[in-house]
Amino acid sequence: MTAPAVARRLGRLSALLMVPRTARWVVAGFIVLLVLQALLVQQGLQRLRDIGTMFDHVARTALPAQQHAHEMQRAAQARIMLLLRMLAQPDPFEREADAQAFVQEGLAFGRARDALLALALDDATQIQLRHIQQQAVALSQRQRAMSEALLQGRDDEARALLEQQRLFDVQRELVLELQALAQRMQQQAQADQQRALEAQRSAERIVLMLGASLFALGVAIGVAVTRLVARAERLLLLDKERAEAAACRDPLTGLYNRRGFEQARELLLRASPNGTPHSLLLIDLDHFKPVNDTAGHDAGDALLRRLAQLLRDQVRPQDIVARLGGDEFAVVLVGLDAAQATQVGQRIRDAVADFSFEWGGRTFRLGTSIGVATVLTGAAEAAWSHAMKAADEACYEAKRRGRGQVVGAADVATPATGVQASVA
Ligand SMILES: Nc1nc2c(ncn2[C@@H]2O[C@H](COP(=O)(O)OP(=O)(O)OP(=O)(O)O)[C@@H](O)[C@H]2O)c(=O)[nH]1
Repeated sequence: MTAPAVARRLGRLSALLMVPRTARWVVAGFIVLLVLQALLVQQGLQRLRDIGTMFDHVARTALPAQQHAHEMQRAAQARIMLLLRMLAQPDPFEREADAQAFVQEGLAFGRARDALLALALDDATQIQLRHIQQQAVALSQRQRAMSEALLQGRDDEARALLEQQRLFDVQRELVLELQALAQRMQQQAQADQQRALEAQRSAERIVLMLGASLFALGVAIGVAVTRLVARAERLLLLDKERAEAAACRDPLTGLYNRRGFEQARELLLRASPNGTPHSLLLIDLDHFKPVNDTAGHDAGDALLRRLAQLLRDQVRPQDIVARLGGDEFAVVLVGLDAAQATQVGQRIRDAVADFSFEWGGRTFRLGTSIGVATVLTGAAEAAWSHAMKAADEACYEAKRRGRGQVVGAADVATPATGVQASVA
């Protein structure tokens, strides 16, 4: 399967697994990384093999060919020198020794030639070598005749052979040709070496480039993954915070619900210095039900929203306002004692009484019954639930007294420890 086909399949797989788009890019990046790595290994191995072959050729063919050509040249020169020496010295023993050396050099020439022929040479070299071989055979026959004459003391005949057969000229031509061969072999060896070195440099460049690309891609993928994870974490955190915030809010009015109210007042009590008074107002609407019954539930909802806003407007930003359920609200007046809280309660009651709600061409007016209790921070935890209970009972008492009242906990029962009474 080709690399793009693999990428397509993985892309489809990640889509099936609901992997986000960025993650799909990361997966694709990893695939490219793997493909590049495979390419790097394949290219590296291929280049190494090529370089090995080239150096092998230099070692097995080019350099030995050069050596053999030199050896042939040397042996050919040595043979003519030996003949000249034989001619120059009359001592038969010395001549005998030189004759033997002459034969040995002939053998050395033949060995070097055979070794050269055994190598894998190109066509031009083989043609050149064959030509040299023909020249060498012709020359060798004449040289052997001259050597025979000298060994038998027929020096004049030997001299005549030397001159008539142009042994020196033929010899020079052969040596020149052998020099050309040796030079050619040397150039080939150098060219082969050069090619091998260039291949090595090119392999280094490719490996470096691919390595750098791999590194850059790896870094890019690393950064993408890190960002992806960080983003996912941020979103999760945000979701969690939103869910927690939503769990603490009343969806209709946006005020705290009972849970949010409990959390907020807990925080408040923990943050306040001991002995600070905080007051609780429990507010229940009077005659809310008829709004629902006559104008409908939507009207009731709208009215609850408007009254929630009215409550917020009546208190300070630091005060805690909540809808505990139905038409029941609670307010914690931060730092206010019972007397001050009672005043705020009365202000709220009056504001609600003054408020008129228009719906479907009809006007509604409502009242409120409010119970007040006060808690001192540092009191036992149970003091808070006592205060809640006391405010609830006070609110009930307000209803009982005919509604539209603000009633303090002291008017209802003896307050528990830490709960201060308030007077309406
Ligand atoms: N529109 C609307 N009505 C609600 C919601 N929650 C509760 N209610 C209604 O609020 C009314 C509360 O009942 P009550 O407190 O007995 O009604 P009330 O007329 O105020 O009675 P009193 O408090 O005795 O004056 C009920 O009719 C509930 O159906 C709400 O979210 N939306």
